[in-house]
Amino acid sequence: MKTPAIQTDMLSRSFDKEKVLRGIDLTIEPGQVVGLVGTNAAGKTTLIKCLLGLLKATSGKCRLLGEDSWNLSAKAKTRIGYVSQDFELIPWMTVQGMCDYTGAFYELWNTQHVTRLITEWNLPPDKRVGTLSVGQRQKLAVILALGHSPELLLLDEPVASLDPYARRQFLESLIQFTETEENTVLFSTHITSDLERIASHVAILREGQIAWYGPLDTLKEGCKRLRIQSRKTLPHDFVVPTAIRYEMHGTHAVVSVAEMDDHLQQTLAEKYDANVQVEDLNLEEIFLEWTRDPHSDPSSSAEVLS
Ligand SMILES: Nc1ncnc2c1ncn2[C@@H]1O[C@H](COP(=O)(O)OP(=O)(O)OP(=O)(O)O)[C@@H](O)[C@H]1O
Repeated sequence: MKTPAIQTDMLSRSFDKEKVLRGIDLTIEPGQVVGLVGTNAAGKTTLIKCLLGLLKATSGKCRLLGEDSWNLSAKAKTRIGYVSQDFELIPWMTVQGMCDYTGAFYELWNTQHVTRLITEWNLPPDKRVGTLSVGQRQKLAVILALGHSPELLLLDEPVASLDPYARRQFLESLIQFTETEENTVLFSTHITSDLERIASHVAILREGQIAWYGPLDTLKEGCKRLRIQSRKTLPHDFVVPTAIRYEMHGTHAVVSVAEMDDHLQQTLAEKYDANVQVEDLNLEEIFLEWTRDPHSDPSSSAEVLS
């Protein structure tokens, strides 16, 4: 059996009284490209930092490439690439100088690949880092994370400042990176179209836990919205298997389910003497369903993911 690229067991992390992560169980196998989604302040950055050993877990365990995150060996660190939200670069160095300087720390620095990315991503090699735009700096941070040919990439909103063209280039680089079947990516994002293009798997972080983890296709196929119109008032203990969210209005209910099966529509229709309509959802709607209050006020249906 292969060693998981990422493995957590009841991982929790609090800041003072705020419990941000509340028992994260997550296993990511080598070769998976995992999109980590959740609302603002859900704990995505906190989780990534715990995985990297930049924050200590309050309790529970986390391992990267088979090693305890808090005691990663130098060898394991050379197999990992990371782009943080608040990456730090040396402002007085040039783009090329920054690449050469970073490369000097690694045995396996791929100068050819780095030079190619600098050219393809239109970065001015002789310009000082401190004078680059935010998007240019983000591109450079990604290049620096890829330069030592890591096996595991952790990216915290890597495309937030990139224009659509640069985002496309970045995603193409990521697709190339994952052509090697052993390479693994965990990236947090709010951009569902990017996720749709490259993710093999999705992890949904809600209320400090992984509410859903699995293949992107399974998520898209299974998640449906049911509109239930009964002839009688629906009972207080009205429960639908795998429901993510309920809106109750007397005889009428709107329920989103994670796993629609062939019999559910008929079972509900018979049990509640109801007409049950099944609606497909696009990926953005699926994330909205997962990240909104499970018993939310129907009037809030226009709220957005991030
Ligand atoms: N060093 C810290 N000290 C105190 N609170 C913190 C610290 N780091 C994070 N938090 C809190 O933990 C919560 C989760 O923050 P985190 O940055 O992990 O969220 P996120 O999901 O990455 O959000 P976003 O999508 O906005 O980037 C927030 O309420 C934040 O204020």
